[in-house]
Amino acid sequence: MITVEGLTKSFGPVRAVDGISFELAEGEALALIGPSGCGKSTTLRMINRLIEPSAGRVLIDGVDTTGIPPATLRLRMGYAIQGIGLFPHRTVAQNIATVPRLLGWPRPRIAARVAELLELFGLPPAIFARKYPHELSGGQQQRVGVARAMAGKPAVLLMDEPFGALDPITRTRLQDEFLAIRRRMGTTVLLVTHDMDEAFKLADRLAVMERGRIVQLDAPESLLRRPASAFVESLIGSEDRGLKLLSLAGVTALMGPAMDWMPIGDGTFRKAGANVSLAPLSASASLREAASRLVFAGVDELPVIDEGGAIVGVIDMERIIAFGGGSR
Ligand SMILES: Nc1ncnc2c1ncn2[C@@H]1O[C@H](COP(=O)(O)OP(=O)(O)OP(=O)(O)O)[C@@H](O)[C@H]1O
Repeated sequence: MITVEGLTKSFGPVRAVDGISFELAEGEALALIGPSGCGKSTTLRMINRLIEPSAGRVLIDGVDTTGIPPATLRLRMGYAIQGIGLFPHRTVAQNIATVPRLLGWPRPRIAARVAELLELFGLPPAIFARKYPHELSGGQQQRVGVARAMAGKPAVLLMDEPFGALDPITRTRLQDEFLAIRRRMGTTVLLVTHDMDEAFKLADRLAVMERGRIVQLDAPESLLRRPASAFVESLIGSEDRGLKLLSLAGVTALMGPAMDWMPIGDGTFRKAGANVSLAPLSASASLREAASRLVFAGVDELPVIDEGGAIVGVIDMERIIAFGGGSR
């Protein structure tokens, strides 16, 4: 567990971070989100002591990090930043092995860890382990940067806009991969991002910052349903708030029993009495995808199927609209 207590940083007359406190539970992902200059990066850098705080403290599992030498501390905290400087004259494998080597892991354990991470990030070791950073695409370099930050099994992974400078498709793919890896490894993450959608997707809770302070710290759904101020509301984006809410929940949480849908045999399904057959929704779809499909198909109900193709329920507009109920 990471505990941040009253963390403050002044640069001359500017109070960049003003008494921030929060707790990060083991395995949790928290996003710091807010406009440019609100103090996100400074907060992150005080946690691994790239910047010394003016006041306040950080504890790892109850131990004050002030007593730990910064270099030792940084070995326990992975750090991934946008456009991360990979070591240009070291191979991908050597880059990823940096922290495990400094931690003195035995060679076979390092090799196994490097291979594991390369596989997880979709970079087959046989092809990528010996490549140099300049031989990689931007997206591959970002993957290696995040893999390197995770290599030493850090107590917390600090990420500052790690998927920032990527095209939207690569960015989405990397976010999906990262989410799956994080869930599998149980990594504790503190993420800085400008991008509300990224924060909603990757984090369990969001800390909204305004002028050096946290103005709301909540789970995505609470933030969307009950923004604490007009500032938070504007940051969320009031016009597509309902759609963001729908993207947080899966269809299986809301679907009803499939009474009268029949498979046609070509992968589509037909409702009794209807004359059109429709492609089903996957059980992994979000309510947002469900709403989009319903609108696009011009129908008010669609069947939901599991991975094996069997019907597990139906989703309809009425249920989707009810999910938004209670929000204003
Ligand atoms: N080394 C420094 N010297 C003086 N002022 C600084 C320094 N670093 C940051 N600041 C100021 O502190 C404030 C917070 O900066 P910080 O980089 O933490 O913001 P941020 O929320 O991460 O912004 P961005 O999203 O643009 O990266 C800003 O007003 C910035 O100008």
